[in-house]
Amino acid sequence: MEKCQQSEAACPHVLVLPLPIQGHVNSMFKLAELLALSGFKVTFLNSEHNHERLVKYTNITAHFARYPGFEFKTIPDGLPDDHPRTGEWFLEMFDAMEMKTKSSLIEMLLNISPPVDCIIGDGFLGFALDAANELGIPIIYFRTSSACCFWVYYSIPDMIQAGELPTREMDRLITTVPGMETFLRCRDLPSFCRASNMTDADSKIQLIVKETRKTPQAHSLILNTFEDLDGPILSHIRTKCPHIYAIGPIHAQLNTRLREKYGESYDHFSNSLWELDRSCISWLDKQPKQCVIYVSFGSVTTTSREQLTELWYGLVNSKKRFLWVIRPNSVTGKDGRGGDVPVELLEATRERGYIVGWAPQEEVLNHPAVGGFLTHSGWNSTLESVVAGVPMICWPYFADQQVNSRFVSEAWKIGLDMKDVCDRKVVEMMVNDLMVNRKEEFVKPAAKMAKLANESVSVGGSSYCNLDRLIEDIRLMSL
Ligand SMILES: O=c1ccn([C@@H]2O[C@H](COP(=O)(O)OP(=O)(O)O[C@H]3OC[C@@H](O)[C@H](O)[C@H]3O)[C@@H](O)[C@H]2O)c(=O)[nH]1
Repeated sequence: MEKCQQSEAACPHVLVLPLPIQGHVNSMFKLAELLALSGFKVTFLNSEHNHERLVKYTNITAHFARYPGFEFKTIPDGLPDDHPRTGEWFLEMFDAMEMKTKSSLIEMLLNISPPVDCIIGDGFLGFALDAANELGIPIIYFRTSSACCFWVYYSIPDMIQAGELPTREMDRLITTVPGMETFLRCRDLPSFCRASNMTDADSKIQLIVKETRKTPQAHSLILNTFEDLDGPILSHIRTKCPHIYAIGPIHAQLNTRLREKYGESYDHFSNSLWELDRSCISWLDKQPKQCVIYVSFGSVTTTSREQLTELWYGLVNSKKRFLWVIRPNSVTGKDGRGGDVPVELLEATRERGYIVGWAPQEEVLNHPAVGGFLTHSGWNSTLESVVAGVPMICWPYFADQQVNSRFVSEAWKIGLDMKDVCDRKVVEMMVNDLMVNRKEEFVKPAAKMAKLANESVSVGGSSYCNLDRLIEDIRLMSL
């Protein structure tokens, strides 16, 4: 990666603006560090709420101090400090940010020194595009969730026009999303498209379609994927957004570039908004190879007590070892916890399970003891599992996750889709299918896709070259 040799002042200045939720902040931080590694001056706009947590739970200040010109600034996310920020809260935040954050962003851009040459904005934050256009600053969109879901969101007006929305028969095939006609069913559409949600879905769908259809107005689009995984979908997206940088899997790309710069011994920035519990790594160290199923549903998903109990019985009855992340405040019900857990579950968990509030997930997925991943199919988790070669059982919660889980099982064939089911018998069966009975069926394609993923971010790989192209194009914007 060619480093900016000019004086700091002459190096391009990029402002990075994520939607302030974990899944989006994760990949935005990795991109910001990649730009800093190439000598760019980077200003990272954190929400006040997130910055406070990152300072509390991570080495954010020390880690980014190594990059001259890397600066953090904070903006309000528009929500009251005591807002729970769990479940489908981020839609509320959209409106709040639209109202409150745009003005602070414009003010910041007018007064910042040196001036910003390029903005990298979350593809859901249309107000950043408006601000950039008002000030004549080029803006590149970064959609941090999946390319396949971006294309489904983009096709929603066509589905409505064709009378395919609202959805009724959940297993009917959708015909108006090019490239998915043979396998995308109504139930695989983002949760907002479900008839059961149609009352308040209109506003959600309108908001998502409005933001998505704005994308061609941006200079270009960054996607966290790679050609070997999403080639066909990327070709469809290029018909609407010709300038795409597919630079993913971004966490693996960053590892490559950090290794190039610092050799094997480089430290990671965990960017966790929750306190990490690393004791699960020492527990994994004591487990046999590929014998543990890792269970985690990301930073937004909530489960009811009934669902928690069904999942727990399924895991216990599978007789497999399990490492389970139960995030604080992620269980709905009067006490926010699972209530009284049956003794047999506690005993079995003591015997072959381990539960934490937040885990170093990338490390867990690359641990030799882990042989499977029961996931909510958030895009970062999906890509982390792809790079680690770990087959998945998908239990999507909302947004892009319904689409992602269909691609995992039908397009990439590296896992099972447990969509819309939460039954201990099904959990038990699927865990045993993934870890034993049908293991070979998934391990081989998962290993092959992991190899392709790692090749794409190695020297000469498609994502490696796309990142170099992105960096060169931003440099040209600063001239
Ligand atoms: O214990 C944990 C659990 C999760 N994580 C990390 O948190 C991140 C979670 O991001 P995901 O994208 O998987 O899921 P989230 O639900 O948090 O993200 C959100 O934004 C991205 C979208 O694709 C998701 O659908 C949306 O929900 C991952 O990078 C994962 O490694 C931990 O570090 N520790």
